[in-house]
Amino acid sequence: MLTPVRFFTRPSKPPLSPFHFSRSLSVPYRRMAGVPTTYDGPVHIAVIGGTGVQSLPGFTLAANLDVSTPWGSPSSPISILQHPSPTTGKPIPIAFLSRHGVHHELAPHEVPNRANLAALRSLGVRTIIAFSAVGSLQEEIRPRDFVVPDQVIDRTKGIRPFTFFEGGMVGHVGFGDPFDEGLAKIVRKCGHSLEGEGVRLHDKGLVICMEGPQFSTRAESNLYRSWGGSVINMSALPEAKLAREAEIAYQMICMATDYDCWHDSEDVNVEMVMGHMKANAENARRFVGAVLNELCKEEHEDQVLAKHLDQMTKFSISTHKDGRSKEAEEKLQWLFPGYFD
Ligand SMILES: CSC[C@H]1O[C@H](OP(=O)(O)O)[C@H](O)[C@@H]1O
Ligand SMILES: Nc1ncnc2[nH]cnc12
Repeated sequence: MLTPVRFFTRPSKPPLSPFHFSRSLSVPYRRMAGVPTTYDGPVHIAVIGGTGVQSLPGFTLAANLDVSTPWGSPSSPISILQHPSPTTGKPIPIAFLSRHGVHHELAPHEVPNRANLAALRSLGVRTIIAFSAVGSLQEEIRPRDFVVPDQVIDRTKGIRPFTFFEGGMVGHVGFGDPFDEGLAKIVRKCGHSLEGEGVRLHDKGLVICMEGPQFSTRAESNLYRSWGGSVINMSALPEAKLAREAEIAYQMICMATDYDCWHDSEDVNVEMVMGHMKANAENARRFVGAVLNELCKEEHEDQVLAKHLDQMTKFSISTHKDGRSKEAEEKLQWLFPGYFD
């Protein structure tokens, strides 16, 4: 078991130095009457909501946390939701984070991915299910279909902070399989159990992660098709890379909302994306409910705790003790308490 995380109230003044952080802060970010702003962790499972998924309705809200990290504040307060275990009935805490902010105010290149991943890990999270609205690059992936991708091609432009390892601490983690295969198996099984009730699921897929915020040109869209791309979004990276560095098992669930601009049908636009997301919200909610039900089972405890990734990052560091920057080490100590003692 992981050590429970304790939360403290944010000091009345902001910290003086950028390295003056308390491990976890929870404060009245947006006070909601009666909703606690602290939670005695740990929380092992998180859901990241993307476009059109700014909250997860139908769950009991246990707390709304404002977590501060060495990489800044996350996209949104982190909601702790209670999910009743289907076997014991005991409530299991789930962390929910809205990638683009509570009102979708953050563009893909503005999402504070490092703060998001660091904040979730500081709560004890070792498993993330991330939602994404995607364009389809293949005829057979129709709008409103779900895809559980297994590969990604990075078409971001290097303008997003993409690693926890910099400034005097070099680390190289493996990323051959960018998503977590163990988690993917569970997600696929749950998706298939809903098929026939309006859900169509594609078991594998290559996500092209582009920079945006503008959509692709037709030439680019056709190029990605020629590479074998299944779907396209602007959010898979660096989210998945940072999750791997943070030793968190990460799987994205994509929902197709359009045929980008390569198809005979109308070119993608925001109204189209939002329309499909809204129309299929109930299926997305049922899908996540089924995945959470499954993850809460005792048989998946090691998977949920990402035991297979435990300590991996510790051994990915190539910088000798004598050559490490104090500041960089301090930040990483926050993320991985005890790793560098
Ligand atoms: C509003 S369309 C483009 C937008 O939709 C996707 O968001 P997310 O992955 O967070 O669901 C895509 O990645 C873009 O950010
Ligand atoms: N066509 C598209 N391109 C990039 N991101 C998207 N998200 C939804 N549709 C998209």
